[in-house]
Amino acid sequence: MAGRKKSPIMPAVSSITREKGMSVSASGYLRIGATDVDAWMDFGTGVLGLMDAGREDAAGARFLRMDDHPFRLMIEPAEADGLIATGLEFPDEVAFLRTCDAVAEAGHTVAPGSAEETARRCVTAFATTTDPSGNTLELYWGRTLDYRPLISPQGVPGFVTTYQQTGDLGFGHLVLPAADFDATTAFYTQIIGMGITDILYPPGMAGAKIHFMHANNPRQHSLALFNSQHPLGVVHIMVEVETMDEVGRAMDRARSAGSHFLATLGRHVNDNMCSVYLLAPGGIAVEYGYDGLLIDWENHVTTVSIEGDLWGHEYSFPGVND
Ligand SMILES: Cc1ccc(O)c(O)c1CC[C@@H]1C(=O)CC[C@]2(C)C(=O)CC[C@@H]12
Ligand SMILES: [Fe+2]
Repeated sequence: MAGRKKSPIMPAVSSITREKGMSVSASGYLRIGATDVDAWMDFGTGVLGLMDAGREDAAGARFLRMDDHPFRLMIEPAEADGLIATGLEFPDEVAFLRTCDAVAEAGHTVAPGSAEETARRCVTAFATTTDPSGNTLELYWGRTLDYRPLISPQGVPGFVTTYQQTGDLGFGHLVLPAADFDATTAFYTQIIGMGITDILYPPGMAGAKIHFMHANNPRQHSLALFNSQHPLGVVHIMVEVETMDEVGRAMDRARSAGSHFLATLGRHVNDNMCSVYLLAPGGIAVEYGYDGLLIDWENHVTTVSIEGDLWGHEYSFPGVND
């Protein structure tokens, strides 16, 4: 690359690109603010079937497990409902430190986490930053795992968070609002080390655009950007189960609990996910899916779609068309 003329479309960020072993491994955890933590926990355990880690910290936060990570969702008491932060996992200390340097070099504030906050997340180190659209990120490495067996209160046999026994696929995926779309895309691709898997122009939504991005794991997308703002700080989050029956059972539990179905059952064109969308207490949309595509990035070619679904996923927004 030395001496090459600066490309007008590639931002000049030198330190890190998608160098192997240096990029983000997965979307590891989410911090969710809740005006009613108990209601969120009831939804998380009773409808989604996640395991209550049985820990409540000094700030009143509760923790939901999906696998051997100490938590995948941290539910914290808050004045307003919405996403507080996304935890992005790095493979090791070198990748973590180099990424922190690159983020700082690009002019973003990087605040190292205190010892207390680090312990709270069960990580070795983390640093907080924001992307160009204002989404809060926590970059971390070195998680302390929880070896107690995962026992879903709803008998969900497991959540899809690993591949080949050991590889981390992260908690699932999330779609972040990105009003400053181009700068935010550059931030994740050039600094954090994600790759664009595919691009969607959703039908019937003039000007709308979504970038689906992958981390260094085979999940089709770990994080996507939607070129719009969102009052909850997140467009939706997704958790994945191992069989279609587990999606069906969650739908039954959602109906019994009176949860709002934001979209009917459907299958996406890009990640092949067969899923339904529910609204959690406080309004965050949760996609509950099965059959997500895993990809070998070696030979991947970015595609562009003007359809989001093979079938289904009929949306009904509460108070709008419902
Ligand atoms: C299109 C698509 C593919 C794979 C996914 O995992 C997935 O969630 C989606 C839908 C993304 C997107 C959304 O999250 C909010 C509402 C959106 C913008 C629509 O109204 C169409 C596409 C939807
Ligand atoms: Fe999704």
